[in-house]
Amino acid sequence: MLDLKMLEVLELRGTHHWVPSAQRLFGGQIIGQALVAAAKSVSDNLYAHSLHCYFVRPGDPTVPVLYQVDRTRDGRSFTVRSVKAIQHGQPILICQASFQVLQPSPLQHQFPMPVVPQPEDLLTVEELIQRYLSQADLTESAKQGLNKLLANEVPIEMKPVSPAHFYRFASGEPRRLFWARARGYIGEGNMKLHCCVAAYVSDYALLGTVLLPYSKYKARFIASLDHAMWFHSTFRSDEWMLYECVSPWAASSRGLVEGRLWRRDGVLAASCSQEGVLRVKPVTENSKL
Ligand SMILES: CC(C)(COP(=O)(O)OP(=O)(O)OC[C@H]1O[C@@H](n2cnc3c(N)ncnc32)[C@H](O)[C@@H]1OP(=O)(O)O)[C@@H](O)C(=O)NCCC(=O)NCCSC(=O)CCCC(=O)O
Repeated sequence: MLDLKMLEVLELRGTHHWVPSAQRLFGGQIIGQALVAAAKSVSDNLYAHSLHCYFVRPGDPTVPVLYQVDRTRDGRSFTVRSVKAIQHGQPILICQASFQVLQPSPLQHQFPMPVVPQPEDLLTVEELIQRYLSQADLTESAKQGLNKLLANEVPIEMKPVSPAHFYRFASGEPRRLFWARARGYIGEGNMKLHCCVAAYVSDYALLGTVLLPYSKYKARFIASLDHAMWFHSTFRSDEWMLYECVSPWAASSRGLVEGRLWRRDGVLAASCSQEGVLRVKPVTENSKL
């Protein structure tokens, strides 16, 4: 999914594998591929430490995306790349990514990881949906919604910490916790690839956190406007990581979300922030799916 075809040294092409039901490209795919394009233009001793992106147009799933990389600066410690993701001759995403050589320091701190059940003690999204589907009192539209979710072959495996909250069965605080990992085996590989996969994963289920206090409303239009991410530590994106998503603010048809990806040994691996546009309508049926 993140394997881009190199057309020129600074021009790469990405294709799509999983497309959300909204029929616009998944933001995480575009960010992940933009980071791959940037990373291919820096030397192996440099590690991605941050990226800042704006989603300026919806991605069209019927054509590939062209990534154009600009070598903004090659410094002694830090190297910056600007990437434009282009479709139909126009940018759909603009992204700056910064890389650093390893520079250890005695300044080291982080928040503690939230205390939650281990992934082995929780059910996957697919197992949960199967369980809900076996309930006798399910409405036809709820069944359809669940089957649609089941058919949604997202390349991320997830285990929600509080499933009822995750699926918005009732209003709750705008905070979501779930274990996530890329499907399949990636291996030790290089850290650049794990950062690109984490960038992909980080956009999934993040913006929906804004909706958690509002079970009486459902999304009519939801799209991420920007996404920033910081990589703090080495990690394996194909091993379980705890994703903590919190929304500190929403108003003016926009919502802000902050995400933290924790290694299961408690090390903070990455943080991200995203603002999105959310236009809602009241839920009219019994089903909230
Ligand atoms: C953000 C926008 C839409 C902004 O463009 P814009 O021309 O300013 O668009 P817009 O005016 O906001 O229209 C969008 C839509 O909102 C409607 N609208 C606009 N104003 C109102 C209103 N007052 N009341 C009710 N509806 C309103 C418009 O009619 C548009 O609806 P439509 O698309 O026509 O059905 C654009 O820049 C864009 O599409 N950027 C790309 C965003 C993107 O694709 N992000 C990545 C994918 S989203 C993602 O990956 C997160 C997943 C979320 C999740 O499911 O968890």
